[in-house]
Amino acid sequence: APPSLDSLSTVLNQRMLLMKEVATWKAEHHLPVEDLPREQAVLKEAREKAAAAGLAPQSVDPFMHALMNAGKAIQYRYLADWQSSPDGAHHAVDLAVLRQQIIALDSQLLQALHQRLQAGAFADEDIMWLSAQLNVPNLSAEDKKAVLASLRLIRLGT
Ligand SMILES: O=C(O)C(=O)C[C@]1(C(=O)O)C=C[C@@H](O)C=C1
Repeated sequence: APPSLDSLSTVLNQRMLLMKEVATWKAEHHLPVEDLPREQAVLKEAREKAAAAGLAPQSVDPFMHALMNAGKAIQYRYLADWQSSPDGAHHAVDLAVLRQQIIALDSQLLQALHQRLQAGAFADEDIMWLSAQLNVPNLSAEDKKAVLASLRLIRLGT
């Protein structure tokens, strides 16, 4: 796969892997998984980073929503698993630190997307290749599909 597609898959997996850490913090602090004000902030930041990277800012909205929906679903599945068998005394990473990491990964994602789109639109093989690379625990096939479908809506800026 071309380098931009490689980094796209790596960074997507890293973002989704962080959801286990986010869920650990939330379980320890009795916080709900969904945080809508935070989602607005992530989206706003993503539009700004998209514009700076040379993408059409609003065109990343469905992708960011799909990523956050996948992120919530992954967290809910961990919490459900830990109800029946607790994960042990694993110390939670501070949510503020995790959120900085998420924002940094989003920036990398948008840059890799810009690089990839400069070479042309996603082909079916690219999507199939990415689908095989995305392999984090608790990511459902449906959520993976939604993330991949939303990639095709992202456009270069003018
Ligand atoms: O920051 C959080 O609290 C997260 O759970 C991560 C995240 C995201 O994917 O960026 C996912 C769900 C929340 O509703 C908000 C943001």
